[in-house]
Amino acid sequence: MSHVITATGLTVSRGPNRHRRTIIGPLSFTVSPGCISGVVGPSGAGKTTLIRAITGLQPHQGELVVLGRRAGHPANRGRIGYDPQEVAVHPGLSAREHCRYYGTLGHDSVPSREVIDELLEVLGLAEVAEVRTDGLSGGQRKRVSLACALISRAKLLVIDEPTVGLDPLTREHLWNHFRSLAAEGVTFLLSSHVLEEADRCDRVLMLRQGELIADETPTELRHRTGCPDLESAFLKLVRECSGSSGEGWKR
Ligand SMILES: Nc1ncnc2c1ncn2[C@@H]1O[C@H](COP(=O)(O)OP(=O)(O)OP(=O)(O)O)[C@@H](O)[C@H]1O
Repeated sequence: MSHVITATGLTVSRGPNRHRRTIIGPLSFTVSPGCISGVVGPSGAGKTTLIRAITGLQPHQGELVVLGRRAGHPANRGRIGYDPQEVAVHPGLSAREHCRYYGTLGHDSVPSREVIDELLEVLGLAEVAEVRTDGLSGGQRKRVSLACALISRAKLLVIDEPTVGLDPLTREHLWNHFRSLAAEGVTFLLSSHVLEEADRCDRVLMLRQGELIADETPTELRHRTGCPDLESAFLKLVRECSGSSGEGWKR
């Protein structure tokens, strides 16, 4: 089966003309259907820039093909579910109303009550399903934002920092949900600076200062670096690449 994402010489430059600088790239990689890929790296490495390019929100140079079309193609709009780092919810709507709205975009039918209930349960939002989001906590609002992407029935889900602020039980439920969607062929691209999270992914794309310094499974990465866990593996790679202390990695 063809790749869901193919990047060839992908580069993003930002800033006003005189101060324009390369933020990421050139990057070349592919993502297969049903794969859960983790984009990891220190703060400022370019994770958000990369996933915004894939969703079509970030202009780029080089080739970037997503779901068979160039990134940003209008036909991809209903085919990518995106949950940005910033919480994106409507203050006057409840979690259930968000699910009904976002679950219907690009489709002929509203998701069934059972499907919405199951997702709200997974996200620990069942008790507050009918409460307007302006009456929810910050963490609850972030989960409503995540629900909007997960209910979309999109072929590709791009999620920036999916489990920030989640308690361990909700995180476990969420990962089980990711796994069952992936088994149905949904492809995930998750950005994270939490390395335990990366260890759950099928594959890790590690960025440092806009460059890809690892593109392999967590097991391969541990094996290649000879490190027992991903945190020490990543720190070792960062040090090797920069000859520095690896500072800048945030947890
Ligand atoms: N609008 C902008 N103009 C110029 N440079 C920018 C702009 N937005 C971000 N950058 C720079 O691009 C680089 C990558 O930023 P990005 O947000 O992609 O990193 P990140 O890995 O997602 O970081 P974090 O983990 O802190 O969210 C940073 O050096 C940042 O300063």
